[in-house]
Amino acid sequence: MTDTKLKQNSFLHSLSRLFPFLKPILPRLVLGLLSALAASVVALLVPQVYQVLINSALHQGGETTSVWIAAGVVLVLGALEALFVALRRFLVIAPSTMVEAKMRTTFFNHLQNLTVAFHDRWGSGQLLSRAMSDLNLVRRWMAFGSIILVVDSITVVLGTFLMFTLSWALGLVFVAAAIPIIISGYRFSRYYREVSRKSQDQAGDLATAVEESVHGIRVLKAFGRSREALASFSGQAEELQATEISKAKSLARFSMIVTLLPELALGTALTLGVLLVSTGQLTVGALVAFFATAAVVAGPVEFIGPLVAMSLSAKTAIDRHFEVMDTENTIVDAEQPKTLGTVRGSVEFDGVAFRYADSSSDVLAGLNLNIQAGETMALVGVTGCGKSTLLQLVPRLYEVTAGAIRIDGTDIRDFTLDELRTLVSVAFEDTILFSSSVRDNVLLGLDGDPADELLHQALEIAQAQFAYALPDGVDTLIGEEGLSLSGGQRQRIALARAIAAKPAVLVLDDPLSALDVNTEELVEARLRQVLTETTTLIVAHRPSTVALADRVALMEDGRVTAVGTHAELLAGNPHYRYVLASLSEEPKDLDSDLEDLEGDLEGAGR
Ligand SMILES: Nc1ncnc2c1ncn2[C@@H]1O[C@H](COP(=O)(O)OP(=O)(O)OP(=O)(O)O)[C@@H](O)[C@H]1O
Repeated sequence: MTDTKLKQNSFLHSLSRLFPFLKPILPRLVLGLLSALAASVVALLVPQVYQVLINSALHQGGETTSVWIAAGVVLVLGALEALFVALRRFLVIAPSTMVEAKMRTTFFNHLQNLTVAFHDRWGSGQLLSRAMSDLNLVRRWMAFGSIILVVDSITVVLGTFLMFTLSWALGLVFVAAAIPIIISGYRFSRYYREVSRKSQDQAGDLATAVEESVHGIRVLKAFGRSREALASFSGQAEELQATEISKAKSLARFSMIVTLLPELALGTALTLGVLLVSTGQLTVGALVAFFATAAVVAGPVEFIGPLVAMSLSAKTAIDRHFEVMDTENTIVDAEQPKTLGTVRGSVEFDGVAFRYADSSSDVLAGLNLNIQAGETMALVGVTGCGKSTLLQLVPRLYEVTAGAIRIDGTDIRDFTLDELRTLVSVAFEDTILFSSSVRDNVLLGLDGDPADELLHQALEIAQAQFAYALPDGVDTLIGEEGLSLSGGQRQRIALARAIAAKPAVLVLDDPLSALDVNTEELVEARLRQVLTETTTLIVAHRPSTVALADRVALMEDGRVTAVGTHAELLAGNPHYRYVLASLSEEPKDLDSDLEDLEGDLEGAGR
């Protein structure tokens, strides 16, 4: 994501994107701006007092009372300036934090809605840096940078005007100095916005690297690869450092110009001013007022570099934020959604094809499969044939690229996503637990009495009663910031989560792979009772999981090539025998297996 050749929007265009968020706080922002402006005008008034004071009192026989009056006025103006600055802060700080929070929540919500395909493409650090540091930057710019930039610009224009009214000749000296400042300011802003984009993207990549290495700390340690990880991280960190240095250098160059040229202008104006006073073309009071005004203007001019830099970084942050916000969610609710009256739970895959966005070939093509309501179908196939991909299409985590999936005859795209995801529940191969309690991990936010009952039932079916023995029982924090659980314990919590949702269709991706044989048997026994009411599609990597199923679907190269009972496939399908042999934990004698099965069936009179 460090592509700095991304389309650059104009500053105003980027700013206009903030408008919907700013609208509610606009009155306070405008008042804040007016307060800042008032503080600045007050500061500019002080030199005018000097002029009156010097011209009326600072000469032989001048009035002493006017000195007291002037001192009093300067004091009042100083107090007023401080008051306006405090008022500006009071008016803008709280509302800008509100905007930041609102933008962050909207961003999070949008991330939740975006497709899994989007999350496959984006590094977590890029999203993290957008949600945290970019929005922080936007807030600081809103509350401070934008207001001071406007006020400083007005102060410079107003101050220059006042300097002209005091002496147009001296004023011209400063205008001459402004021309090279404007030219180098233009060059600076062009360069800086490129480099600030680069640095913010690199910071995002670095955050991804930190996130990945923390996530994979066990692997790095176990393989003794911490040094290599550090070397790779240092490389990325150095790249960011180099970008930051070039940012700082360009700002330093521009700041030097905006500091040096006004100083040169000041020196020239001083010489010229003294000359004008000596020839009687300028009063001493006007000369002092001119320089006092120039001193007031010099502050904002010198501050223009950092302010422009801050504004450009904020612009980049806004652009980065809206790159994500503008990404459309392609998996959405049907315009006229359908609902099922009575849910039975049959599932039909009809000519289903699927291709990942960055892939050049289909993972699934022309896949047909019918699962009857209440049936348990195991999905078996060699690794990489598309089993997990197929499962993810059912709750529409990815969208079929051709064909259709139907539940009770209704295309899953015709349901609202909420309804579909109530009908279908999933347990993935990679168990994801949230940094939350066991209860929250299983119920995912569901609350109340029936929820408690559901929790206990689900934990019992998934043989996850170990949760009650945890330090705080089912309220023990687990996941990233909580207690570490074993792989098998994590899997059982994830299985309990899928069961607690009480779905019509249960989609399980090898949910028992980390369990020992005894626990697996117990879970299977309970699952077999529960699954009679639920349609289940279960990826089986172990023959013992196949045993759970009523029928088995054999997948080859992205399609289902055979469907039947375990015995039928074992008897008639060489590829099934091959796959099953490769799934076995130990070398298996499939022929004797088959004989046993046939014996069982005959014994059962079938
Ligand atoms: N997010 C993704 N983006 C691009 N390609 C992917 C993605 N996920 C999986 N694939 C590819 O799709 C193919 C099928 O993968 P899938 O995980 O569905 O296979 P599988 O049958 O479940 O394998 P396994 O039994 O090893 O879990 C593989 O070639 C894989 O590389």
